[in-house]
Amino acid sequence: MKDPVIQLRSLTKRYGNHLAVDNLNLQVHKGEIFGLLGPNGAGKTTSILMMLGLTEPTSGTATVCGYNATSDAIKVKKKVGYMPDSVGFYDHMTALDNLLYIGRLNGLPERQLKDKAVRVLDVVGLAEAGMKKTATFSRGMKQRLGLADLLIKDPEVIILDEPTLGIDPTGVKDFLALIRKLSREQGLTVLLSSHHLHHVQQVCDRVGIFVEGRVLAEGNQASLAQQLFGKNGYMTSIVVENDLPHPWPLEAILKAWEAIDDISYQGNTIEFRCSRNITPALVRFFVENDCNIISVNQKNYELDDIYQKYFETGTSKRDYKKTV
Ligand SMILES: Nc1ncnc2c1ncn2[C@@H]1O[C@H](COP(=O)(O)OP(=O)(O)OP(=O)(O)O)[C@@H](O)[C@H]1O
Repeated sequence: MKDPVIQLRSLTKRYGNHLAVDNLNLQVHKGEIFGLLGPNGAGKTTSILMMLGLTEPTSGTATVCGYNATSDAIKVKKKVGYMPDSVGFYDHMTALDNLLYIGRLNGLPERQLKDKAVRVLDVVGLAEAGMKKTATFSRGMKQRLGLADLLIKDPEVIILDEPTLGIDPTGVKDFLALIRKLSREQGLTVLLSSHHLHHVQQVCDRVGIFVEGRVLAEGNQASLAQQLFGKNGYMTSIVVENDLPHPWPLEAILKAWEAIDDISYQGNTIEFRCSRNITPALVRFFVENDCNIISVNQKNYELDDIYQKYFETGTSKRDYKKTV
């Protein structure tokens, strides 16, 4: 596989006694959309600033497009488009003029500039609004214009800090669809941070769960569930025709199955926590033992469950270490 576009090795940032980013290791490959998902204060912005050479790591390295972000910050800046969590424009100017201004600041040749700006406005869905003053723009439109500011520089990588903050739900959906389209059609590598798991879930190929300066787990949804829920990663719930007696004679047989970690039952419902997906074998067992099944439900852990477990309940990395 080719070298990663973003490579973080033991990246660490300390503010006084506070460890904002703790030994972060991460690779993002060309064309990938990677989401840093974590609550406020997890260290997302600090990590991004280190990738851009805007703050120096205490230790470790961030390499972007083959350049060290600290010692070669200017080269990195040429390759990367960065959108901070709040984007500002000259409100009295039109969207097109704002974009032309950014293009000039970045040294784009004047003769190509106008055509390019018009094209980029079209790409981000602002063709109609190009001649409107940005004072009239919604937050969603401003984010699109922010994206246009990045695209006019033809970046290889775009880094977006909380890009969906404050946008209405339809705006979020459209914005994320645009990111995905850009990534797929232009091979853009995207790193975005968010504390909105639903937003991240919609668009990212891979996600890193970031808590208290550390990535607890990374991967696609299925592999995250496996990493975070470990051996209790699969749950099957079976409802049978008749209530089960207590004790239930078949329980002892099932308990001996090596893939079953836990069995609980009440009334006519039995729940199995398993180390792998054994739903078909369970169904066969019930049929062979003359238990009429009414329904079978296999629960797959989703980012929702992950979020609830690690963010909403305030579980920290220390508790995480105990559970795996
Ligand atoms: N310049 C600074 N000086 C001291 N502490 C800082 C500084 N910048 C960030 N921090 C602290 O480092 C930690 C990580 O902050 P960071 O902004 O990176 O988190 P975040 O995940 O981006 O959260 P948010 O979404 O709230 O910005 C926080 O505890 C924050 O208070």
